[in-house]
Amino acid sequence: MLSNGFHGYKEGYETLEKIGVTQRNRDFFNKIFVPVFLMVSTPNFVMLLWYTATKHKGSYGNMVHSITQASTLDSLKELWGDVNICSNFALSVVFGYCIWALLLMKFLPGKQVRGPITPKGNTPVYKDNGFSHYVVTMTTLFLLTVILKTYDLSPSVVYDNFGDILGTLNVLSAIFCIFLYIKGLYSPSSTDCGSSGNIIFDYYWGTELYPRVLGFDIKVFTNCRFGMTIWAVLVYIYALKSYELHGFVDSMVVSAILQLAYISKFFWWEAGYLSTIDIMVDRAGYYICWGCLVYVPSLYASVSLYLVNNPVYLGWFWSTFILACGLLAISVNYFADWQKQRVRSADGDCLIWGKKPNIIRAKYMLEDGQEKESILLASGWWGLSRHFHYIPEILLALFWTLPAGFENFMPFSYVIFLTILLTHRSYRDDDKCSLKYGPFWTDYCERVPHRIVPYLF
Ligand SMILES: NC(=O)C1=CN([C@@H]2O[C@H](COP(=O)(O)OP(=O)(O)OC[C@H]3O[C@@H](n4cnc5c(N)ncnc54)[C@H](OP(=O)(O)O)[C@@H]3O)[C@@H](O)[C@H]2O)C=CC1
Ligand SMILES: CC(C)CCC[C@@H](C)[C@H]1CC[C@H]2C3=CC=C4C[C@@H](O)CC[C@]4(C)[C@H]3CC[C@]12C
Repeated sequence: MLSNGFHGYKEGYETLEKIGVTQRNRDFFNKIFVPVFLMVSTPNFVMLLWYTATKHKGSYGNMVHSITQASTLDSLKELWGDVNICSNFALSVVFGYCIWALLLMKFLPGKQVRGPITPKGNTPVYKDNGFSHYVVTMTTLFLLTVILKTYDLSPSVVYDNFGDILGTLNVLSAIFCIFLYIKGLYSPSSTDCGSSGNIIFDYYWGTELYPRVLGFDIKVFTNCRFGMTIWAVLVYIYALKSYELHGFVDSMVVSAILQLAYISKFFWWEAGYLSTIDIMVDRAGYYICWGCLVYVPSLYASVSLYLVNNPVYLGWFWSTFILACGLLAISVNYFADWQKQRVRSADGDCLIWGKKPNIIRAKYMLEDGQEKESILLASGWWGLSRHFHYIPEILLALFWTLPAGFENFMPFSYVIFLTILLTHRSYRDDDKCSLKYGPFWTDYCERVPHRIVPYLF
């Protein structure tokens, strides 16, 4: 039919051909080039971060100078060669923590929460015990520090062996993603699964939306109970190491307080996280699972890692000022997430910033044709721009980075990554919502025309 329509018109035929070529190029770029690039670069990048912070005092310049003296192979050897992958200590730490987190996940009480309905019409159910998991873990870590001290030992041994632990995590997580890939193809936990027909993309993106193993939800484990908790544990351990090396260093304390406050807020709101694109859209593959198992512990905690060998003294004024700005940013981010949840749980019958909310009752359809309705909030923080909450998220990351000062670029790696990630995410989320809500999303975009920065972008 198409070719009939276009055969007589050379121009039209060429256009179709061009569209086909463009599509193939785009598919190659998105489904092969980007995944391969990320899967080759990110494991090396996390090792480089650790190597730069611990062996080159956090200077990318020194690190680059050192590794460019040798051939690429020798540089890779220098990067990976010093670490003892799967050492007994690293294996005990990694598996020991996994067993701990799984036991807490199973036995800590929590009420059942229902996740958002999936495109295939499934409604995953979770146990909401993330906050208690976090409190129990951090309290136990603190008690362990006190007990170990009586034997002249310290949890900061994790910092001393972090190269081995990171190398081990890198390898084990990549193997775990192979397991997830195969499981999704041959033994999926729900109908939200399938293959794209491209093995590279399937490994990178995943083959299942909500995999469960022995009753454990994999994404809740990797994203929340592993990635986010290990981030907090590392911030604590790096602060402890800094204290052992230099005594009280205010920049380390300010940065650690802000990161721990943010992570505590995350666990307080964990049930809300289950309605974000990480859980609703992203499958359990390299991107999310390897990302949360390796990338988060490495990059997200990197400011504290940097500060261990680069103590900065801020003084009371800057410490208080940065702390206050950071806490304000956390509150704005939290209340933006809260407003969205509140208006939905109250079915629009609530006050937002003291007024009746401006809402859109948006209809959408599941894959089986069932019609559903949801609420889009167009006032409060969600009336300023469509992703206003990303601004305090980025500012907060900047506030916990500023204590590291401007001597080196390395501590700014996370905030730069986050700005790119969130800008890209705002496009992904708009595409997802536009596809889901069609004209209702267009209506929202007309009411709230700016994507992230009001009046600018
Ligand atoms: N540090 C980090 O690496 C990152 C942190 N974050 C943080 O995580 C939190 C969650 O962010 P994110 O995952 O991006 O998700 P959002 O909180 O932006 O949620 C996106 C979803 O919310 C719904 N939604 C969108 N607009 C509206 C609206 N106006 N009213 C009601 N519902 C709406 C849509 O889902 P539906 O289908 O339900 O309508 C949309 O897919 C934020 O605090 C963010 O800052 C996010 C990414 C990375
Ligand atoms: C190529 C990959 C290595 C990139 C991996 C990226 C992922 C690790 C991150 C992508 C989205 C991130 C997150 C989203 C939302 C979150 C809620 C927030 O309150 C806390 C952080 C986080 C869980 C965050 C964690 C890392 C990502 C999953």
